Amino acid sequence: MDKNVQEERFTEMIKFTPPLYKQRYQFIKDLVWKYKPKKVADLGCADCTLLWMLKFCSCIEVLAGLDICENVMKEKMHRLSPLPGDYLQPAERSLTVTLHHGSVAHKDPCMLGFDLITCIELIEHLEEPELEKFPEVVFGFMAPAMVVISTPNSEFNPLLPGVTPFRHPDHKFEWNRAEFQSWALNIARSYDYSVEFTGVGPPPTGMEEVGFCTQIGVFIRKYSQTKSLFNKKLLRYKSVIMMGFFYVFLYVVKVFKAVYPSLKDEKYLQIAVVSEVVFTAQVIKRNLLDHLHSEHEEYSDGPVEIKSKSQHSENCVSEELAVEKCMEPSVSGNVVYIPLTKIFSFPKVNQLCGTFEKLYKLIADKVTLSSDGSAMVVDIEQEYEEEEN
Ligand SMILES: C[S@@+](CC[C@H](N)C(=O)[O-])C[C@H]1O[C@@H](n2cnc3c(N)ncnc32)[C@H](O)[C@@H]1O
Ligand SMILES: [Mg+2]
Repeated sequence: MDKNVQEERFTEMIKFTPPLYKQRYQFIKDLVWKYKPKKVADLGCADCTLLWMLKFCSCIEVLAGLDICENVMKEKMHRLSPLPGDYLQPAERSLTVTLHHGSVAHKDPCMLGFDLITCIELIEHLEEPELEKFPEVVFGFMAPAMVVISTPNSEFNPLLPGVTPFRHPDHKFEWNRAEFQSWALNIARSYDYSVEFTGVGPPPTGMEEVGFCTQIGVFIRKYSQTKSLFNKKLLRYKSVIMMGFFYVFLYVVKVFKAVYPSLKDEKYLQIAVVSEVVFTAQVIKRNLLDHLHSEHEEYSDGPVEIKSKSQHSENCVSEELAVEKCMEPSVSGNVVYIPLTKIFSFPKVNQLCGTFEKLYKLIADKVTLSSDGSAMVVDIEQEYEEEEN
């Protein structure tokens, strides 16, 4: 039975709103909003619900999940793939999501370099030898800036009907607050972390002495992990692998990887910029033609014939691409010249490209430019065809 469903049944009498598992996930989301970690790993990620919630946190660029049970991870992992909307409007940030099949009892380089590691309702499922290795793997080897561990608080159990002896048949133990805190403080001391205790699922009024239903330890690394320390660790590990201990690789296997489209990727940035530039050029052209039409109607009754007031003169074109160039669009024959400086002055284009040089680089091969490259050339004909239809 789904562990969260079973827990909901136990806690029916107490009635947590929102349900306890959602409160645990919300706790993590709140921490993420507060500390803005870029790289987050969830150990014992099960059906990836927490990872799925975290992918919407815009500060996160790397998300990873690890679980000993491959099937439970694969059940709903498709939720972690990009959606069509992600391609239509790529996000500013980059995001890579990976899932790994393996145990928290084994060190693997894929788990290095994280800012936050979450272990939600995991430790009580570990066999004794795994629990013994857990601190060295998570705090010694992975050594993220922050670790969050949640586990049932056994002092709350008398308030839950049908808990015999544990809340779930797969639990190897359930600790009271003193037991959890002494285990956690010991780890914090050994690996140079600080730890604070809190929880979710408050006790009912009058029963406050039992504490939260789920107890939580939030560990913060006291020392700063320099790049060189990180590289040293990675190098040491790689050399172990190269020495022929290939079994290391067998412990953790990547089962899923999704790379989200992002404006940080030149390919997606170019698509976004070209589309914004073409749109902007159409707006500028439309405004110019409307203006010329209205001027013409004001001063003449004759047939409509567009004549540029400010013909695209050679004065507007200098040898180099300079921002000071003529900013006004002009008509010449059947085309409109729209200075790139004008296009660049539009906030959305400006924000996407950052610099004028970048704008030029991204659109040069994708749109028609004047011979000196200072203006975009847009057909008028097309405009009339559109009007006639
Ligand atoms: C109670 S579930 C918690 C799932 C999820 N963290 C949540 O809060 O909804 C515990 C998960 O830990 C996984 N697990 C148990 N032993 C593990 C180990 N040694 N390494 C990694 N995951 C393990 C189980 O497969 C299971 O998916
Ligand atoms: Mg559990």
